[in-house]
Amino acid sequence: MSNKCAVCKKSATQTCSACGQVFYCAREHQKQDWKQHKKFCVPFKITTDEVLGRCVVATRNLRPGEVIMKQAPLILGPKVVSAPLCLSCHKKLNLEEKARYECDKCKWPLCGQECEASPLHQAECQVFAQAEFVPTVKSDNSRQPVYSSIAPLRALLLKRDHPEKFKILRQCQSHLSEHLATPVYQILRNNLVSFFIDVLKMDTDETEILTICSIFDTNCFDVRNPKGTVNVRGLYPTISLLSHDCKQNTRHSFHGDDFHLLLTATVPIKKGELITTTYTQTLWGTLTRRAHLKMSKHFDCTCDRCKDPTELGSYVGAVNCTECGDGSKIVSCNPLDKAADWKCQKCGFVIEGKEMVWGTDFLKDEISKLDKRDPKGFEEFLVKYKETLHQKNSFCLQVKYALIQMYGSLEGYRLAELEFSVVLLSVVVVAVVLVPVVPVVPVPVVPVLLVPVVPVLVVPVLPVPVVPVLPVPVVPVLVLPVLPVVVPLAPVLSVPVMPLLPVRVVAVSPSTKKSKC
Ligand SMILES: C[S@@+](CC[C@H](N)C(=O)[O-])C[C@H]1O[C@@H](n2cnc3c(N)ncnc32)[C@H](O)[C@@H]1O
Repeated sequence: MSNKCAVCKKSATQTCSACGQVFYCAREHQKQDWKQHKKFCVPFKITTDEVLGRCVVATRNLRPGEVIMKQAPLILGPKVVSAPLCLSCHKKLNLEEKARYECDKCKWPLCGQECEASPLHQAECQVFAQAEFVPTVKSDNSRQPVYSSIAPLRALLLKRDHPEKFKILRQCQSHLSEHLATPVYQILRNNLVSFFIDVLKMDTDETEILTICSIFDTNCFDVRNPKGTVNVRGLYPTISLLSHDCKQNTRHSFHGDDFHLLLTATVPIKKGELITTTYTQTLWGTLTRRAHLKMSKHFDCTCDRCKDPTELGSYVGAVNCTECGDGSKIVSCNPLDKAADWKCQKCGFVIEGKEMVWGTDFLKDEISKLDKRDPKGFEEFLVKYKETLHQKNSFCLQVKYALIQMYGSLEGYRLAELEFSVVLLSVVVVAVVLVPVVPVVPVPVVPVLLVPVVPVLVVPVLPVPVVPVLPVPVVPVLVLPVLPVVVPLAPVLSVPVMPLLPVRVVAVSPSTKKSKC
């Protein structure tokens, strides 16, 4: 940063208030420079950190709710395995219900003629057509590996048609060596490499193809639309440089037909502070989050939340001590070591680390096996574990989110179908108990939201919501029960709708050892 006026180069003390990066000696010179400067005027800068690699830092104080950046994807495309989708608009195709429309030239299923004619589809259509490759897309709407070639093909077409954009993609971190050690990459190596070189006759090689796949896996965002009709991945060059924090200070959302991403501050971010996102699920406990980050992004998270046995007072990963039986919590003695013992904060009752890991896997498995079309199993889970899993425990939260999605929308559980007494009894608030240790996001408070749901859903707020904003099917406001705190609607709705898929949890296996940590 220079302290010379950007226009006359004389000594300057005033800075551009929007980015804090450029100096001016007087307002006149700032005005004069604006046309040029506005192209680069952003409230952040990219820097490099020994541990994080490239990362993004605020260049001035940012207010909660302030849009930090807006960016269109460099590449958008299907996930490695994907349910049938239109290669042009990316909307899901229901091949079971609607007659299949295929592109006349490349034979990939699309929405219809309009999508077939869209410029987005032309380049890859030509490659497939020239190679006379006919895709086999099953009509059963299952997730299929046939889509795994599309996103890497788009990257290779970028190399051919927009080399400057491809250069940006190649600068992204890949973690290729770690990925190559996984079985998935052996499958990709066996299938994609010969497909691109021998079938599609692309000008590329094995390392380039696998590096591209690896860059996608390390940097892509899960891109969804609020209606739930799009579920793809996107590489956003600058936004992909955000580092991870389990108590991130931003949220993001996707907009428009081009799925541009809006990054918004959720808490005050001071000049010089890292701007962060989360690569995992905020409502998972530390054991699950750290394992997920290690497996998918190849680093050991050491953020403030991960280091704190109470997870900043939220106790999301903690379990009740059944020895004391009065709601005291068992927390990890060293959350950065999954082998470390867990200990009751009151009576010292200890559970070995390996048992907590086992318990976590057990509960994850139990939840993953529940029938997502029937709330009963989920309700029974809450009853079954009510002694061990406290209200704010990650697994309870996941199960309650699942129930929120079912009540009011499933056949037999629509609001009108529930008995009035049941509705009254189960009407509950999706509440956010603002955990005192974390700063509170002053989100505009919308009337408290009531949902016909199970017992109170108490969501500990680590001030930010996460990833894709999915619509929580919620019933309009009914009543306003007295709760400890206000419910900021926005964060609640943007909490990941715990997909009932990868959700697994902590179990508690009875170990009766008492010892010191
Ligand atoms: C999406 S990239 C972020 C940009 C990347 N740092 C770069 O230089 O291109 C994700 C990678 O950044 C690194 N990273 C991000 N957040 C981190 C954190 N909190 N601790 C350690 N490494 C982190 C990890 O290597 C991770 O796989």
